[in-house]
Amino acid sequence: MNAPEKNVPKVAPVDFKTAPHFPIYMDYSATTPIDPRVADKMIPFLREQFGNPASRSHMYGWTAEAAVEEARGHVAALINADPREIIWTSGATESNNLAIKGAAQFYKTKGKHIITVKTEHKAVLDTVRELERQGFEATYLDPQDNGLITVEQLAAAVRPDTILVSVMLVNNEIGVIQPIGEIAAFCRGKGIIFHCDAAQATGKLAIDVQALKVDLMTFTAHKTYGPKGIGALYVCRKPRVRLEAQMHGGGHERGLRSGTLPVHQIVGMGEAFRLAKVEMDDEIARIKALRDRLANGLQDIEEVYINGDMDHRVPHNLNVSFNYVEGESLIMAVKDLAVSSGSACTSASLEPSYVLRALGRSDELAHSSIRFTIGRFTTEQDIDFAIELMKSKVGKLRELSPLWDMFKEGIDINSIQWAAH
Ligand SMILES: Cc1ncc(COP(=O)(O)O)c(C=O)c1O
Ligand code: FES
Repeated sequence: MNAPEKNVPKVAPVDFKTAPHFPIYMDYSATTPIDPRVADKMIPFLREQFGNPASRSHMYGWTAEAAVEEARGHVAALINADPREIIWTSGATESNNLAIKGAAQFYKTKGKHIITVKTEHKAVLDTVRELERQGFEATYLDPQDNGLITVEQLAAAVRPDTILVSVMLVNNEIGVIQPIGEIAAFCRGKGIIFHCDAAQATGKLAIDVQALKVDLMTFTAHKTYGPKGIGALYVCRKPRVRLEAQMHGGGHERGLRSGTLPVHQIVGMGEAFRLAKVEMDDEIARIKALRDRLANGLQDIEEVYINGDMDHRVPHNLNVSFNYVEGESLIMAVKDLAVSSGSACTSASLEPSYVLRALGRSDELAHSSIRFTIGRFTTEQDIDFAIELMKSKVGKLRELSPLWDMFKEGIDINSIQWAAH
C-alpha cells in the first residue's frame, strides 16, 4: 500500500507572470522558475515521444536522437561552439567534476598543480580538495576586495608543473564577472588547461568560447529558465582537450559520460538556451533597470554596503550588507521576500558566507548580507515592495539595537574592549 499522503504539504502552483505572490521570488541565482515555453516543449518527450536516442532501429529512437541533436545545436549556438563540443551532464556540479577531475587525471603525467580561487562555488572547491586528497597540489587565489582576480595574480601563482586553472565566469553570490578572456589567453600561452564554471552566466552576458579561448566550460539549465538536473560541458576540439571519463558504461557522449540521455531535460535545456539567445539583449536592459532601481532605493538606508564590484557584474544581482543589524533577525524580518542570505543560520555550515569573508568583509557584515537576484518574471512592483519592506524592517531592527544607538552617538564600536565570555 502507498504511504498516506496527508503529511505532504500542498504548495499551490505559482503563475509568476500574473499572480501577486508571496513571498516575492528574488532568488533567481539559486534557481529560476522554468519558462512556460520550455515546459511546453518538454511535455511531448515525457509522453508519446519517449524513445531512447541510442535506439538506432526504429522511429522512436530516431525522433529522440533528432531532438537531442537539435538541443545540442541550441546550446552550442548560445556560446559560439561546435555542437560536437557539447557533452550532456546532470548539471553544473557534474560538469565541474568531469572537467576538473577529468583534465587533472588525463594530464597528470605533465604535472600535478592546479590553481583556482577562494570564491569559487563548492562544486569546484570540493572537487579540487578531492584531487588534493589524491595527491595533486592546489593554490587558492585570494580575490581583491571587489571580488575580482587579476591575470598578474594568476601569473604569480603559476608553477612549471601547473596543469589546470579553474576560474568561474560569474560569481553566484555577488555576481561579479571575472576577466576570463585575459585569463584564458594567458593559460593558452602557457599550455595550461583552462576551465571556467559559467553556470551563472548564460543569458546574463554574451559568451563566445572561440573568442575567449577557454578549453572547458560548465553550464546548467536551471539558472536560465530550464529544468533542474541537466547541464553541459563544453570541451574544446581545436586545440583538442582530453579528459578522463568519470562515469563508465555504455560509452554515450563520445565515451565521456555514459548513461541514457534524459531527452525531456535536454529538450528543455535546448529551448531555454535558444530563448536566452533570442531575448538576451532586451532582457538584460530590462533587468538591469530593475536592479538599479533596487540599488538606488536601498541606498536611501544608512550604513548599507554593496558587496562586489558594480561595474563588472551581471545585471540581475545585488548583494548588500546592512550594518548594525543582526543577521538572524534580518532573515526573520524579511520573510515576505524569497532571498538568500550570507548568514550561517540559512545554511548547513556554521560559517557566514565564505565568499564575503574572502572579500575581507567582517563576520558581522557577512552575517547581515542579503543577495537579491531578480529575473525574467520580476516586476517593478516587486522591486518597490522590496525597497519599502527593507527600509521599514531595517529601521525597526535598528531601533532595538544598542550598537546602532552607540554608532549614532558617535562611539567607535571597534575601540570597545568587550568582556570575554
Ligand atoms: C557557480 C555555480 N556552479 C555550480 C553550481 C551547481 O549547479 P547544479 O545545481 O547544476 O549542479 C551552481 C549552482 O548553485 C553555481 O552557482
Ligand atoms: S546570523 Fe544566524 S548565524 Fe549568523
